[in-house]
Amino acid sequence: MDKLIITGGGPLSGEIRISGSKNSALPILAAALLAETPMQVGNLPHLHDITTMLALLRCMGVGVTIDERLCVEVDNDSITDYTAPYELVKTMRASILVLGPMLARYGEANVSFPGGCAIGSRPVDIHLRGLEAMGADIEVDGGYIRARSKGRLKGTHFFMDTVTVGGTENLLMAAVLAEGKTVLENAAREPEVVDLANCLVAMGANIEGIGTDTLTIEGVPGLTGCRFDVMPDRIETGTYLVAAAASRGSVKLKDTNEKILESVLLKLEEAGAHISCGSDWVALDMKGNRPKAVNLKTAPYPAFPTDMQAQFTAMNAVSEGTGAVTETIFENRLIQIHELNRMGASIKLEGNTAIVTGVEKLKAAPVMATDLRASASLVIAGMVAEGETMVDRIYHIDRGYECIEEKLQMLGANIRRVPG
Ligand SMILES: CC(=O)N[C@H]1[C@@H](OP(=O)(O)OP(=O)(O)OC[C@H]2O[C@@H](n3ccc(=O)[nH]c3=O)[C@H](O)[C@@H]2O)O[C@H](CO)[C@@H](O)[C@@H]1O
Ligand SMILES: C=C(OP(=O)(O)O)C(=O)O
Repeated sequence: MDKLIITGGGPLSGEIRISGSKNSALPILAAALLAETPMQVGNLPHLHDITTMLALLRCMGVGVTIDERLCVEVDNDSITDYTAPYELVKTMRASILVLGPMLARYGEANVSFPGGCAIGSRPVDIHLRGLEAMGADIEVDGGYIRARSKGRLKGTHFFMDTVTVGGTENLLMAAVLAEGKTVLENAAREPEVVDLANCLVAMGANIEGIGTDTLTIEGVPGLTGCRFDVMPDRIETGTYLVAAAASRGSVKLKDTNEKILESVLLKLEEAGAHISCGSDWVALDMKGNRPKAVNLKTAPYPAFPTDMQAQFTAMNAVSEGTGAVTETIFENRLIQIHELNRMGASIKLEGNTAIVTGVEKLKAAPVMATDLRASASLVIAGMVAEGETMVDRIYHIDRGYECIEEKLQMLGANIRRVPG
């Protein structure tokens, strides 16, 4: 298993490019299953999760061609199998996103039940209830969700009792081909849901209320492929900004957009960062100062994203003062604090809140990555710790950060990958 070796050092500084969004690319690749003609998806990040989604499409018989600029052409003319097998789904929960499109287009889908993972139980009950409300027959058999529809799905009025990103995406992709009108209430408003909706509209879908919590979809009989470039990765952007803040540095991130990061930028300003932005860049400068610890609480967009919580916890660990970090989305997503404490952090857990009292310096230690964003927090901690930190099980980080060690090296970090 590969490991990252990080020697803590000075402030990060320099310029890097932000990649396309993982969490936007995954549903958009699934949406390609809805198109009657080939679809081209551009600005894809080079990540394990994208490779997994392409492998999933291929294993169903979908034609996938990748050009040298990582634009993928998806042609589902030759689809032979409506099954998303356990071997692929177990490595990436977002595989569940093929359920809605397959059922809507082909009237049949067999998707392995994704199950729980390190950050929580992550049920898919809302996805399934929404599809049932559209007339699908669903049974769980042998660990698989087996969904069938006689003819087209039917439009419905469906209230999601929890705000769910994946649930909204799955039901939206099913509704665009359903017969009649679907109203999805209490829908997720995350920028990645908006990106998917805009892509579906470009394919010929009829969706109103994009970016609000009520999506109204008038189903159409067919969709065509189009060329669509996925949005920049707001979590990758936020992660590098937090890494720079924790290290008292100054960075400029290109090919990204501050408009999708409002709650994160506000917290960074509260921590003492100077933020400046242009049409396609965001910069942060700590002017050499130590960050101040911030309080935060995760919640659905536009509030503070759960996917940025672990990185801020690492920053608070070396900040001035005490910050309370409350996780409200996933029940086990403060898992990284035990590893941070092994590096000399002072973090106490009170229910779903981590009380983080900043220390002047962390101390290097061998640590274990447990999930994607927890891994990012350990890398940030390693960069501001005294000595050499080894982060093990970094396959988690390769799910979501393109060329992380190269990008951090460009910002002056002392980080290298050792194959294991
Ligand atoms: C690939 C992708 O885009 N992943 C993101 C997506 O995950 P994902 O789409 O899996 O997360 P959800 O928004 O669905 O989960 C939000 C909450 O709803 C609950 N829930 C969800 C579905 C359901 O049927 N029943 C139910 O109870 C979950 O357990 C969780 O407590 O949104 C999360 C919340 O912003 C992010 O952390 C993930 O990075
Ligand atoms: C939790 C995440 O991803 P996934 O939903 O794919 O596990 C994430 O991107 O932080």
